[in-house]
Amino acid sequence: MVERGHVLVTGGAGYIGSHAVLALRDAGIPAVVLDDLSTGRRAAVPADVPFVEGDAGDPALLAEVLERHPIGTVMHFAGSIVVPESVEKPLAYYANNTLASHALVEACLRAGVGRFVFSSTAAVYGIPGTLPVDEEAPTRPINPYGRSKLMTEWMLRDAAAAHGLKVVALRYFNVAGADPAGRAGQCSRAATHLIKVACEAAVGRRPGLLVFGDDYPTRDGTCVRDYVHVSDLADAHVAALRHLEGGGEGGVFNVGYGHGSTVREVVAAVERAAGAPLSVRIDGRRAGDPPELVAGIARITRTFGWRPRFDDLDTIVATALAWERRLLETVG
Ligand SMILES: NC(=O)c1ccc[n+]([C@@H]2O[C@H](COP(=O)([O-])OP(=O)(O)OC[C@H]3O[C@@H](n4cnc5c(N)ncnc54)[C@H](O)[C@@H]3O)[C@@H](O)[C@H]2O)c1
Ligand SMILES: O=c1ccn([C@@H]2O[C@H](COP(=O)(O)OP(=O)(O)O[C@H]3O[C@H](CO)[C@H](O)[C@H](O)[C@H]3O)[C@@H](O)[C@H]2O)c(=O)[nH]1
Repeated sequence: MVERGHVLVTGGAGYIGSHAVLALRDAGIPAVVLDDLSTGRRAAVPADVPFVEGDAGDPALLAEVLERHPIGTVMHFAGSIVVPESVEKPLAYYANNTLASHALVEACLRAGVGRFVFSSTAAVYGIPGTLPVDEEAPTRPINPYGRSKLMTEWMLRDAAAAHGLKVVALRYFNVAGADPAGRAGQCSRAATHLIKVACEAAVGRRPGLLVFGDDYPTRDGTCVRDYVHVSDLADAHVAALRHLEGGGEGGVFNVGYGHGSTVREVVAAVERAAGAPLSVRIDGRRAGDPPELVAGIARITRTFGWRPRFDDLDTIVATALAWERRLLETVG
């Protein structure tokens, strides 16, 4: 029997997927990337990692890839991720996040792929009633993006129960930062994520920054988020893989640090890292923003023994800013 030790990384040319590919590579685990380059970049995938350009929801292509490579695990990052866009084009989000995942799960079952690690999101919780929010909290997503991801979680849970697929769904909180060695980072063209936007402002790529609301019931009036370094998140995927390979049970796991920072604290950290003030304007609240979102992380630390290496806002921001400067030099 062929040893199925390879990992198929869908969306491996994107921001988080490319960091996961590096984490796998650093751990000596062979990976294959499948990405349609809709938002990803070919250059984000190391030259020695096999790359297939195509749709992660294409049954014929999936059958071919799973036949050609001894894949034992799929890490499924491919998807559409912009919340306001999901409100405008819900069907596109259900197609790319839910239907494509259905095709991928079917292909896995057909090919005998035993393990599946899914990129889920804190957006499945909607506006949580208690903080920190743990995995048992009610899931009440408030936008099509969150619902498209939650539907996939449910589909995977049912496939696990019926067909024995071993599934870990990781619910990421606010992902930020870049590979500390400068090998990867976030390249999104029209970025909306706070730390990315603030770093773009710090290098002069945009004139300044809007703060969406300063009248929330938080310590300084701005929203609190649990920012998690992308390399710690990538490590969580390797930890999930090891857990499943070792015969561990699947399930749903939050990935964050268990504490949060306000928008003002993020701005101050970027100003510290840049050594110059940012041009900041207070704007109105952005629709759908929960005042505070902080992960309960007892389950992931206990079950996987996952220990973050970069749990520090200044470190997250410093790596994000270094990447932004690098982008400015190389891409212009
Ligand atoms: N960035 C965040 O803060 C965040 C938070 C929670 C969850 N997530 C989830 O993490 C995953 C990765 O997000 P990201 O921030 O790296 O986004 P990204 O846009 O950088 O990466 C997504 C990648 O998937 C590819 N892709 C999209 N649809 C595809 C398809 N049908 N077939 C093949 N490739 C396809 C894109 O080209 C891109 O390379 C997503 O599933 C997202 O929902 C992200
Ligand atoms: O220019 C900006 C951008 C953001 N913010 C504020 O900064 C905080 C963080 O906003 P992000 O857009 O960076 O992230 P979100 O918390 O909105 O959402 C992200 O994290 C969620 C889970 O926590 C989901 O996973 C979602 O997909 C992902 O985009 C929010 O209070 C937002 O209002 C600003 O003030 N100005």
